[in-house]
Amino acid sequence: MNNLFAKASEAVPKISAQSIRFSFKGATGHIVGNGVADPLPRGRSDTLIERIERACANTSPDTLIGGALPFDPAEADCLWCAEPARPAACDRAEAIATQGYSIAAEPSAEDFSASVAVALERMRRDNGWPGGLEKVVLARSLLVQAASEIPLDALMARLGVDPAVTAFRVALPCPEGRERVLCGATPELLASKNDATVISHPLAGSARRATDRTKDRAAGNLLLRSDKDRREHALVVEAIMDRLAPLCTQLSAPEGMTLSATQSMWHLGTRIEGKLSDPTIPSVVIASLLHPTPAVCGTPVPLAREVIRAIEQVPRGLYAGAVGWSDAKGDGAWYVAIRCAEISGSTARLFAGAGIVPGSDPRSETIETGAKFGALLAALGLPADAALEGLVQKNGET
Ligand SMILES: C=C(O[C@@H]1C=C(C(=O)O)C=C[C@H]1O)C(=O)O
Repeated sequence: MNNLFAKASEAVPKISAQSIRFSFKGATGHIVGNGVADPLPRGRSDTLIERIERACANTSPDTLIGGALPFDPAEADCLWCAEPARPAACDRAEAIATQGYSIAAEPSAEDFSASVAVALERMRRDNGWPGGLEKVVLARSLLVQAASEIPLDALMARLGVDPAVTAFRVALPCPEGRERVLCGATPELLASKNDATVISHPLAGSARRATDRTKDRAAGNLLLRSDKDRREHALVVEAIMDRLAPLCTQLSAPEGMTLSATQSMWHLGTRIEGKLSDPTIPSVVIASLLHPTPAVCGTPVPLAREVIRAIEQVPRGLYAGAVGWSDAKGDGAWYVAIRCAEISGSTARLFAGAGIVPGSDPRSETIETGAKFGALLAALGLPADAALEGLVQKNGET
């Protein structure tokens, strides 16, 4: 992946923050797309190839396509044609002053727990029926109101401190003239493409990390042995293998799942690698064919999407969609849009979800989502455990 990022950021001009259309900073490099143009005409995933071809017809060979695909492929995406730019040197993860903020849980932790119970009951009724609900990923949201404008450069720098994540920001259309971005720190690679090589690294199955080293290791080991989490994970790997197989001449995944860690969460992960039969297929198209995986939606996907629509109160929009970039050869990287927030001025809407399968416990899933907010809350300068209040003791014990 290193050469991918090097290719796209060679000898390019420096830019001002205002013109950043997208930025992705992770262990393998930093890609920035700069532009003043409008987004690609917005549309559903079934018009993606046509819109990209039309937009790229008169652009330079350096042009990047980048941005965000929504959770629901029937909704409009937000993609930009942009010129690659050298990242600004100012990358200090300086403190964010957050006095006088408010955080509203939408829904409340209790209501989220209750909706997990509803999903479990639905799975119990479906049990054994072909096509019945096997897994659904339910999300909750926090509405943060800060006292002053949220500084995006500082937030990006703070999110990027964790080497296990890709910090990202994507500019969103702002009809009322107010800057709007999707900003986060995703640990999950949906699909990268470099020539004929395609890689996906799904994560599913999670545990909150502990500050005490022994307890932390124990939490990781427990996750690795958890039957419920292994089932939750296997459904995701199976779906990605099924969707990549028709595109590939070779495709492989290791037998067992491995433990991945961000600074706040343990996850089960599997690295899938394949050789594409058509190496010209753009990475954004591969991403849209894989999305949504059961890591953010469920199994079977159409039924899980219906259940999500019926249960969740706050529309996901771009959360749990995909974010990334693609160059003129179609090479690029797309990530699952999680651990993120939609930010405008002094307001941020954060989202976090958890996979529910038979055997899930509503309270544990609520704690899991609470812990998943931690990285973004801390980067905003807020208490990382703000969404765990009343669910865990002050010392972090459940
Ligand atoms: C849905 C989210 O995360 C996804 C769900 C996971 C799980 O259920 O264990 C783990 C990683 C992600 O694929 C999220 O962070 O909001």
